[in-house]
Amino acid sequence: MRSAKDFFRPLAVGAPDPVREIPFRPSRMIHFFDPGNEKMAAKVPDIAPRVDVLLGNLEDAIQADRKQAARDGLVRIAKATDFGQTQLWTRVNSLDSPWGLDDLLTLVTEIGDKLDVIMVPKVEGAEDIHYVDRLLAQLEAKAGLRRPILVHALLETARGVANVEEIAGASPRMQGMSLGPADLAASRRMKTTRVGGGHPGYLVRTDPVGEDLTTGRHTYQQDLWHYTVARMVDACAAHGILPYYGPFGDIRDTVACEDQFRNAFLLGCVGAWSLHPVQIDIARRVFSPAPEEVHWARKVIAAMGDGTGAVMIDGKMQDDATVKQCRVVAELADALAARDPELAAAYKEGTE
Ligand SMILES: CC(C)(COP(=O)(O)OP(=O)(O)OC[C@H]1O[C@@H](n2cnc3c(N)ncnc32)[C@H](O)[C@@H]1OP(=O)(O)O)[C@@H](O)C(=O)NCCC(=O)NCCSC(=O)C[C@H](O)C(=O)O
Ligand SMILES: [Mg+2]
Repeated sequence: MRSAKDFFRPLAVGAPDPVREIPFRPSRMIHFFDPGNEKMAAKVPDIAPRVDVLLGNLEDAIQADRKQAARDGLVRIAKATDFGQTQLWTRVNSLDSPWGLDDLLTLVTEIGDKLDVIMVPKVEGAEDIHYVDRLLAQLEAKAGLRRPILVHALLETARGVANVEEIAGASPRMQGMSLGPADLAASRRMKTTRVGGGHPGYLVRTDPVGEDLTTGRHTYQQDLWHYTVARMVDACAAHGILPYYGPFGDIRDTVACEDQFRNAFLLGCVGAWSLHPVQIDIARRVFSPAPEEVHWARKVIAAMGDGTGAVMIDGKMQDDATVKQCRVVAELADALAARDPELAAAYKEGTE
């Protein structure tokens, strides 16, 4: 473990200084695409302005014999595209794979100036982040980069969950974390066969009435991911980095996707992945606070003055703790309004 004094020193001569605070940039949807797939690549100019983050995926979902094409495609697309305010991320292959090292070597030296964040899959502990941290510093120095590339860890192994706090604080590069429910389910030997979402068998049942165990008993499906998302959110908040729900694999089921995303939003996540264009607007809707909530938050903030004491608004008690929650909503709304003119108008309405 580096000493606190060394934590913000560059890890290679000539590498840029690490950031001291992770900048909050809207990242409601991290849109995955396969850069080696010509049809998807052709959609990049249309999709880029509609998403907060565009992610060129090189890992799972890319066939082994298409890895090189995906990597080359990402280099080509990044060089040819002006992404405007949209962030460009990539998910590299895992550190134990035959491709992970070449992904990092190629991408940082070829398009490091365009890459905001590198997502590292299957992170098991701080040692994985330390490895990437040093390597990135060396490559940034070699490429003459002026700002550090940030790192996003995928929480998708049982050991990764056990070490989630140390991963979150492993490097000043740590930008955030996403839940990878499919790999995590396999790693935990869960008996599901899905990518995120619930399961009809994971439920609680109301008590029996009298001796009859079979009739009149309601069941309620439970959230398989609540525990992990909550742990991840706490670890991220404690270390000043951003938590995200990951993928929802049932593309057709836009309703359950929205529910899963909303649970994550309410628990503290700032975004989720979109795997298909149909999920982009779901994430935008869910991870942008509703205008009524923003108006309410501003009303509470205004009524609370210096933020201390207690007041009643519409029959509800407000105090120091509610005003802090309201500031979270209002600050998120301000950040999103700066990026999204439609939201800016919706958040303004009713306040004049
Ligand atoms: C899931 C898909 C394979 C579905 O693709 P397809 O069958 O082509 O769907 P459609 O026919 O409905 O597509 C309509 C058109 O839209 C284009 N398309 C589809 N997806 C995308 C996209 N993500 N970005 C841009 N464009 C897209 C299609 O090409 C069609 O175009 P056209 O024919 O010209 O009209 C596909 O959506 C897909 O591959 N999505 C990404 C999957 C992915 O990245 N998976 C990995 C992330 S999840 C994961 O890794 C698990 C995680 O790590 C964990 O452990 O939990
Ligand atoms: Mg995975």
